[in-house]
Amino acid sequence: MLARVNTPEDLKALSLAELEELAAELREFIINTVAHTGGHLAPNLGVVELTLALYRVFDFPRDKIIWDVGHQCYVHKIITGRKERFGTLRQLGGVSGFPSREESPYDIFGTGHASTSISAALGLAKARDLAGDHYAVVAVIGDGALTGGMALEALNHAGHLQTDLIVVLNDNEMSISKNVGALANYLSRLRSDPAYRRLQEEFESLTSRLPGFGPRLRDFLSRLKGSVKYLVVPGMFFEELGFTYLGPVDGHHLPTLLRILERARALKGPVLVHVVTRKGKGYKPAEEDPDLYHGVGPFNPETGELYSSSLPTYTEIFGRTLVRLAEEDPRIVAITAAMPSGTGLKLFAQRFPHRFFDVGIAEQHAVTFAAGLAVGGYRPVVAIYSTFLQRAYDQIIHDVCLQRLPVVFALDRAGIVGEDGATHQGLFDLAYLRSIPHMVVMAPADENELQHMLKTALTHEGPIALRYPRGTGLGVTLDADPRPLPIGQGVVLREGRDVTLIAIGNMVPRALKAAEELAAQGISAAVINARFVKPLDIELILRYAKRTRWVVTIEEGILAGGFGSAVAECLTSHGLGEVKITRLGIEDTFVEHGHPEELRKKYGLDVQGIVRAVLQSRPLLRLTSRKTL
Ligand SMILES: Cc1ncc(C[n+]2csc(CCOP(=O)(O)OP(=O)(O)O)c2C)c(N)n1
Ligand SMILES: CC(=O)[C@@H](O)[C@H](O)COP(=O)(O)O
Ligand SMILES: [Mg+2]
Repeated sequence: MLARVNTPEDLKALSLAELEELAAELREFIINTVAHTGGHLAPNLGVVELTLALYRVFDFPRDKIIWDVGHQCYVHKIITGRKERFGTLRQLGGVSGFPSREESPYDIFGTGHASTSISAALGLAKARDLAGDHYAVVAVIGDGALTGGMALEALNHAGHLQTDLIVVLNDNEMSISKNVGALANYLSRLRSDPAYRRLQEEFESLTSRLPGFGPRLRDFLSRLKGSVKYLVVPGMFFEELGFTYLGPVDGHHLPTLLRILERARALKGPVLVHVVTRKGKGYKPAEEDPDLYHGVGPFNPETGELYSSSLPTYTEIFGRTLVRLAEEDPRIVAITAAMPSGTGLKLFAQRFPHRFFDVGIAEQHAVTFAAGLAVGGYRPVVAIYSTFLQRAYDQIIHDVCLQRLPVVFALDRAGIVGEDGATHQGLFDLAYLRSIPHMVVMAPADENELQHMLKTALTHEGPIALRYPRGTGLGVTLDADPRPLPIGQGVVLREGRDVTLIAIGNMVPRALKAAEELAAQGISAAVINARFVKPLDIELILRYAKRTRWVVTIEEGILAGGFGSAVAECLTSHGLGEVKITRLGIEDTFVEHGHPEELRKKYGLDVQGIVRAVLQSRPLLRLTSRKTL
């Protein structure tokens, strides 16, 4: 069946039985592809029928669909002309794992960060109204993404505007881990409260026995104010916000889905369709452990066995060290915004359930919540991916740094993260954090330094951030005890006469290797592990700048305002503006998806790239003098 489907038009010609057959084939296709490429397996398996039903009822791309987070858009991509290229998913130059406007007119709005879909859909709906046009706008949002502040702000505004908008709530009781919060509890009651379900079923059955009149009665009652409505209308929360609530319905039963979506399409004003799905549907390992199979690397499709490295990840070292330090200090508390597994806090949650907080996909709240905990005498550690902390910029400035509160920011997935692509690269943190007064910013060169930096952070009386990369460390030996490092001090790893390579974080080992290769080419390079982006080790930098008269800074981050900029500022403000500086990092661009090492190569941040850049930027005078020597 899949062979017959290349565009949404092909789908419209299929019978219900054929659609069901197609759903099964799509699952197999996705499992086999993701087993090679890695990707978001469980979320996509959960929305196969929902996507087919949406495409059957609506006329995309004339109608518009926005996928929240966008990690569940694989079926959407496969049936909108990207089936043949789907094997390149998440690879450099291949199909993106998220909706992308550059890729297809069906991807009307790019996503990757959660909870944006309703705002964007509402904007689009309003643009339609202003232009006097008449297409449908649909936002598909998960129960996890619904915990994000933006989603709630948008519901509030949509209820006020009362324009035609369809929000499909894909409720699978899961964020990446189990979904949390009062709203999740409310959805759970809607789904499963037997008394409530019975009442709803009786009401549905009663009204459906009134031919022609039933649907009208249902709609009439749903518009009633007051207590009668509370008795018969489900989803009061959404109704009170100004939405017509439809559901909950089984998101794997195509006839029901088609019926409810047709009904939603016919209604005026904002409509919320509550669809209940199972994450990982149709693939046993993913159904049994949707958290593990939310996003995976390559795996064996027969068994579900994930191929993983034997080296511990930075995340694991962070998680283990935090537990260890928290054993000694009862003031330490940990906060995640819906990512206990990804940030390595699962261990902490098991060991200290009362000192652990999963706040939902609510990074802004997480930061200000941490500020409150700090004021109350605790030592909060907010563990958030670099890219997602961008959300909480004002909270970092206004609630934490301005008040000089001792909040520790553990920024995982800093630098190039790889296959998730532009929305997820952690390339801005050094630039956005270092400009904030009172903030200390550091990055470990390896996993051993990570444990010392965490200890440093928890000993510091003020805001402090450590950023570390995705994936495994170098496999270095860990010191027995984490110890505080002197704040603002770098370390010299190698002496040299011609040039000083000043590297930060995961670029340090690469700088060392580059120095070895440069030595073979007759260039004597000193190497400094800066450790701190803020405060900089000014004395050390000036000493080496005066000595070699040429410094090369190396960072896995955006150049504008980043670590190299900090060093350049340092040189000019200390009268060394004439010292040559070469800054290596990411130029003014968004880095696409691909394997991290391929991307490093492309952007000149692998060892060869560093060597090349040093050779190319070698000062002319030096070149001449070497030649004459
Ligand atoms: C701002 C932000 N924070 C965190 C994430 C990481 N993240 C991606 S998907 C996800 C869970 C989404 O749950 P839900 O919306 O219910 O979708 P499901 O995976 O269950 O289909 C999280 C936390 C993100 N993408 N954006
Ligand atoms: C969609 C999303 O934002 C997350 O699922 C993210 O892809 C997780 O990334 P990691 O695999 O690095 O935990
Ligand atoms: Mg969910």
